[in-house]
Amino acid sequence: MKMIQTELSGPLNGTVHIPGAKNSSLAILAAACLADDIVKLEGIPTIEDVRVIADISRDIGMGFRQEKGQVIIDPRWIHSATIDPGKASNYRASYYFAGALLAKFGKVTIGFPGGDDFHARPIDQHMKAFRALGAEIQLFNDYYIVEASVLRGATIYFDTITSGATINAMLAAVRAQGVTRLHNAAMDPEVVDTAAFLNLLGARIFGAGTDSIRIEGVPYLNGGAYSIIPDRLIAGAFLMAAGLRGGRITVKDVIPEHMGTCLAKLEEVGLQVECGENHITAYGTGRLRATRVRTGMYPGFATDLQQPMTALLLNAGGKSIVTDRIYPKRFAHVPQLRRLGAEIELRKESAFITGGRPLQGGWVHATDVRAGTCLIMAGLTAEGRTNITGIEHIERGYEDVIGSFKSIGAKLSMVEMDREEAYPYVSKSAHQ
Ligand SMILES: CC(=O)N[C@H]1[C@@H](OP(=O)(O)OP(=O)(O)OC[C@H]2O[C@@H](n3ccc(=O)[nH]c3=O)[C@H](O)[C@@H]2O)O[C@H](CO)[C@@H](O)[C@@H]1O
Ligand SMILES: C=C(OP(=O)(O)O)C(=O)O
Repeated sequence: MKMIQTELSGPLNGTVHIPGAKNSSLAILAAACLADDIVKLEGIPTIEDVRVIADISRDIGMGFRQEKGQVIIDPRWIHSATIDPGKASNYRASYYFAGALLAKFGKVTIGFPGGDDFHARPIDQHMKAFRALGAEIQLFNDYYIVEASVLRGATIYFDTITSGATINAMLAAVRAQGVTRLHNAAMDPEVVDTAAFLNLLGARIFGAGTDSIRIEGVPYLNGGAYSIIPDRLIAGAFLMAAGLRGGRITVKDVIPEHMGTCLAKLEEVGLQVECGENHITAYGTGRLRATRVRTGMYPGFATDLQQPMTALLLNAGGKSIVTDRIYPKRFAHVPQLRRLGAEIELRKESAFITGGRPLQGGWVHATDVRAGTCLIMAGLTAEGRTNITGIEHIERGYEDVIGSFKSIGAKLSMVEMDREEAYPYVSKSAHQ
């Protein structure tokens, strides 16, 4: 059984290259189905979710090849619009195959999405968009069928701001007859990235990045070459790591404009931040101020950054509050942090942190990708050794988590442990 072992580390210093964004890559790889010719993608990270997509691609007859840092997709020979339920539920963004294959073939059979478990992650807004475009949906135990003899443009008002449903509606509408208008749309960089990719292929999407998107349907899409935007969430977590012990970290190959709210919060807690064209440096003295964080959809403070931010705030003397209204139950990392001696209380959708308490190494379990980042960061500030299980969640989002943290001086390694030897600790940590 694999786990990550961390040890108390000094200030973290150095430069980290940031790979392409997971959440853009997963959308754009599915969007590539829509093309009628070969697509070449640069910047796709080598992560577990992408391996699942490669597997799904093989099943449906979509060429998927990695060559010289590019992923080359050949959608010309797709022969099936049925996605195995087990594979669909291996990751969250499998729902994008529903929108893309529906648009291309008029029918898709697909399992329900998996991904990080925050208790409730509904897909009703995806369904609402498909229905508005003329599709019928049948729900079964572990899969659903979306079908339309013809997709027609429609005006859709989302009931809540959702990046997933905004992207999925774009995918379904891009080849529909007539014009689709999406209101209350998500404005995330990953939405803009997906629209830019589709437009490069010949789609006509206007307004991505605002809350109203207009899509004029086109009959076919060309192939093309595209480069994925950098992962603002990985970049944010590494910048936070600079504050753990008063270090200095540069993230390179990033788009600073995507990170405004995160950078403002880092300055608020006492880090210095300097931005260049495509890099950002954060450094600190080791003294941090407590603060209040509320997550929001872009350009708000990302829910995916609240867990690493919590690890940072454990080092800020005084009381901090982290509130997540996007996913009010996204706090599975909190009981784990308590196992290391952190003083945190959970009330409704908020974590109340009393910072500055010394942490002690122990056994903890990562329940999702960002909880994993948070536990690594906490482990690096804990006396002694911390063993982190649940590595499969971390590997869904990080291509080389050990190498990246090591390159900034963190003491950590991936170790194999006998399941029997680890079991008493693992079962305890996973259920507290
Ligand atoms: C693969 C991917 O890109 N994952 C990201 C995506 O997830 P995901 O696409 O699942 O998240 P959404 O942006 O759709 O969710 C935003 C909010 O809308 C709600 N909602 C969403 C869809 C729906 O049909 N009905 C509904 O009520 C959700 O419960 C949540 O409260 O955005 C999340 C919020 O930024 C991030 O944490 C995830 O990393
Ligand atoms: C929640 C996340 O991923 P997913 O939506 O793929 O589960 C994440 O990346 O933090």
